[in-house]
Amino acid sequence: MTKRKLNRQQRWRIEKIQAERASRATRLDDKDGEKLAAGEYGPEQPGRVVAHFGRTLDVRAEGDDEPVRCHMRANLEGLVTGDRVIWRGRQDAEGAIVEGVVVARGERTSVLERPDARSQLKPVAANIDQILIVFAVEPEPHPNLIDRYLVAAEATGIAPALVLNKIDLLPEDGGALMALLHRYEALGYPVVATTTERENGLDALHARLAGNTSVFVGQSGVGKSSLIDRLLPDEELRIGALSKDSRKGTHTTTTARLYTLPSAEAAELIDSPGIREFGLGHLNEQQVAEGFIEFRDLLGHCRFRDCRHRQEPGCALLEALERGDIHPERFASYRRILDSLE
Ligand SMILES: Nc1nc2c(ncn2[C@@H]2O[C@H](COP(=O)(O)OP(=O)(O)OP(=O)(O)O)[C@@H](O)[C@H]2O)c(=O)[nH]1
Ligand SMILES: [Zn+2]
Repeated sequence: MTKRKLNRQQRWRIEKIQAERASRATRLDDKDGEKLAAGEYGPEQPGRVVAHFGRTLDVRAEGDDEPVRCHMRANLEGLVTGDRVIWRGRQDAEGAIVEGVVVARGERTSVLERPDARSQLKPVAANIDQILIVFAVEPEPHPNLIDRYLVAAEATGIAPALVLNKIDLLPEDGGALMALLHRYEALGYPVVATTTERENGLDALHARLAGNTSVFVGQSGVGKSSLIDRLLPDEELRIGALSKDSRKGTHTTTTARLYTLPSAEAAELIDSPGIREFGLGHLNEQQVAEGFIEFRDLLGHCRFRDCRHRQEPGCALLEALERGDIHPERFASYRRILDSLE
């Protein structure tokens, strides 16, 4: 008896809370609607999300430096750093844009996802053109680490490129790591060699960043922070990437942020601790195989349709390996990645 009563009370309370929430959301949206109709907001204009904090966003107008704190209309969801949006700014008495409202999201060319606390994939950044996989002379890369990053990058559909950092520590002839870099170049990947220890050590990197929105990923200690420090030398550039209101926020160190580089032409960088740790996630066998670009033309050409490329006769991959068209180390990497999934 008591139990049923409690349940009814609980149910009623939940319904009441939900009704209140819904009405608050529509009220907010109505208020927006009123303001929009009353012309308090300026005209619609394109912009890009440079940081996101739940339903609050920092949006930068095209060609403008100072981002504006915006909220989204209730019908919008899941906007992330890097998203292209349509927004409207509201001016204060002096004519400065003090806040804004995002009214629409543009098409995404790509989206980077990460598992959240409940292992659900959630978008963390959008419209990234390239994933720069950083490795270094020191710490020496684990043999198949680069391949793991490449497979993970390929699965996102975002183009990967390799950055070999700390080349000041290489032997005169470039050594094994330079040879490794050239092997990836021969596969078709863009590669760059860098050092933060020399004056022109980042020239090739600047060229690679130009015209693109990039992210850096890679193992701890390879020099990602050092590279970004050099690319964004001015403290102002980093702080200025947030709106005045957001700078006071508590989530400012964890959210993904979009930076515009001062030196390279139209070069942008999205960075966050979560993105730097970007890993293999949950890929299946198919995705791993497709993550090896030299396998792609061969997949589907094995004698057996369900070939697992282990010791099956007529396996197109094993034959290519035999011919020397697939490098044995890459094939070994492929196997090791598969084993690590199981
Ligand atoms: N010799 C040499 N050392 C470098 C170079 N770039 C970075 N370092 C050093 O490498 C160490 C690690 O650099 P970080 O920039 O902290 O590396 P990270 O990848 O950001 O590491 P996490 O923050 O742990 O992910 C630091 O002591 C840097 O000074 C380089 O080009 N040459
Ligand atoms: Zn096969």
